[in-house]
Amino acid sequence: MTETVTVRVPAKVNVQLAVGGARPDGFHDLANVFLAVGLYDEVTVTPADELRVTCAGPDAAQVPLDRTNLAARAALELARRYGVEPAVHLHIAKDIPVAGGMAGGSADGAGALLACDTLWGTNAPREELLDICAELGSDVPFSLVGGAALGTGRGEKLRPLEVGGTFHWVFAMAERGLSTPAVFREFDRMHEGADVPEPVASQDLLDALAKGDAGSLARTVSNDLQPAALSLFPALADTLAAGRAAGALTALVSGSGPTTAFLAPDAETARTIGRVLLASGTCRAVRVTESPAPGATVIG
Ligand SMILES: C[C@](O)(CO)[C@H](O)COP(=O)(O)OP(=O)(O)OC[C@H]1O[C@@H](n2ccc(N)nc2=O)[C@H](O)[C@@H]1O
Ligand SMILES: Nc1ncnc2c1ncn2[C@@H]1O[C@H](COP(=O)(O)OP(=O)(O)OP(=O)(O)O)[C@@H](O)[C@H]1O
Repeated sequence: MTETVTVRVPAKVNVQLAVGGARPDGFHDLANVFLAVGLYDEVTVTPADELRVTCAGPDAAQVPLDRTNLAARAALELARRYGVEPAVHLHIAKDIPVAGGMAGGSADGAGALLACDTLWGTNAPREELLDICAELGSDVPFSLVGGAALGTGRGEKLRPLEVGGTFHWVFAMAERGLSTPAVFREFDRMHEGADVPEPVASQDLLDALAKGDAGSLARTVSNDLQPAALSLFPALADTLAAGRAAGALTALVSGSGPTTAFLAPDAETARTIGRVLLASGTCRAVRVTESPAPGATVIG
């Protein structure tokens, strides 16, 4: 029997995040163009006496270790559906910033699900894994599939997208996190009384992705949550300006923030932007990486 399974799962950036008005259930319909990036968490699952979660990494102190952890919730839901005792130790090696708008918790949910499915030999069909992911959170299905995808509904209904090349990114981590529900609430406050149009994916942006053309992608990225994130965290404007001045083709808030994302024309410029951003004192840390990245993958 397999004794330990480790799954690697990527972070994401939203190259388009079009947000509709609030739905009766409190969620918002989206046209959400996800791109997986080469920043990863690893989830390791090992048989144990009872369900236990541990976490290591720079942001580990902010991660809940009880049954609210998305990794624990994923294991519990798979165990419930297949009548398995959820007696496992889930260890998260965390490299994705917490509450950073890069789907870190979602990555751990998708990773734990695939790891438990492999360890227990439940062999759940892909559709069922995606269904459990959607139950855990709007971003979780994308963490499982990776690559690039258009998310509609609340972001959980995915259509895979073609990506014709490698994009070079710099991510700047902020001094503190932002709560995703708080950013959506701020979006609602800022649009109170206004007619919010139906969210629609930009064909120009999908074409830029398909061509792998960074210049065209830079001209077409958009994030409807950015004004709300900036309203709650005004200092992010300084980080965006510092990255633009350092040579980024475009700068934007990643999802609900506060991580900021900078698209570079090549790997060398990306490293330069990273150094300049760090020296600017407008962020806590920087990471230079590429996209697309594969989805949740068993690595051991
Ligand atoms: C901002 C994004 O990261 C962009 O990919 C996602 O839309 C957020 O996805 P997530 O963190 O998985 O969010 P969920 O756990 O599903 O929802 C958390 C909260 O965010 C808000 N939320 C989320 C997704 C959505 N389409 N509309 C919303 O209004 C709701 O207040 C919800 O209670
Ligand atoms: N495995 C996990 N890792 C991190 N946070 C978790 C995890 N499970 C639950 N959480 C809770 O979720 C909150 C949001 O964390 P997360 O890192 O997923 O935010 P995020 O990356 O901004 O999410 P998204 O980009 O999907 O909106 C945390 O503050 C924490 O309380």
